[in-house]
Amino acid sequence: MTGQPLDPAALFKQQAAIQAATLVKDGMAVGLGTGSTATFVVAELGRRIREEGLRICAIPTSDATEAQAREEGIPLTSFGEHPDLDIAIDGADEIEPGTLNLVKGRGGALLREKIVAAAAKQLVIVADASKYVEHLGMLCPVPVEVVPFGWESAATRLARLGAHVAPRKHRDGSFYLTDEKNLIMDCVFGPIEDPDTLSQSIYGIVGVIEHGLFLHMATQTITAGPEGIKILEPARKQATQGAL
Ligand SMILES: O=C[C@H](O)[C@H](O)[C@H](O)COP(=O)(O)O
Repeated sequence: MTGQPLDPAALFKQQAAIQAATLVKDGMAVGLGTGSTATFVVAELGRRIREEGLRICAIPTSDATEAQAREEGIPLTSFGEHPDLDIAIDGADEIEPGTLNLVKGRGGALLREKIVAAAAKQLVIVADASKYVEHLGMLCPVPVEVVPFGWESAATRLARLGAHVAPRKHRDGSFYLTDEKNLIMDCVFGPIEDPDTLSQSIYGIVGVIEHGLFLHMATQTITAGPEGIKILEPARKQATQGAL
């Protein structure tokens, strides 16, 4: 990616993304995430393909990422060819450092992202260091993808779980539609003490397709901030790699 100099937050995202891209090796089937941080991963993989001859194939998690991957010359594949992926690299809206549980989906791509994450042997999360939270739900709503039919009923049931629920809309007031043509309910629960129970309760609502709690899925997080790059794994192993 070229052009304007990056602001500090974007620079941290890029640093985390470039670090994560080093995990991608020849012959891998790679899940490509969505969002401003994942964009840097896609750009770096494109660069490695062009400049280093890296040979990979990839499945993107959104129409936007697919368009970028095509521009970068990243060969795309399908779950028919690759039901299992070697690695997926994606961003996150919140990261709980002790568990690597996540909130994702601020960009609306949570359904495809979770399908790709579930198919991947490794799920590597890239972010700037501002995404750490003590408890999920502290910074962001939990997005819940619901089918359009009867969405008001699903929204009422989400509210009964304790959330303030707002259907996601565009500035002009029209409903935001996901790539799968569903609606998003942004659910503010406040700090979530027991995400596993909440996850099951949300799945129990008819009409819900998926939610943005990504629990026990990340195998590694790579974040960058003023103190350098930090790599966390679920077993609380951690390493700090020099100052930036
Ligand atoms: O639907 C969007 C995704 O879950 C993104 O990966 C997430 O919102 C993080 O995006 P960003 O890297 O732009 O903060």
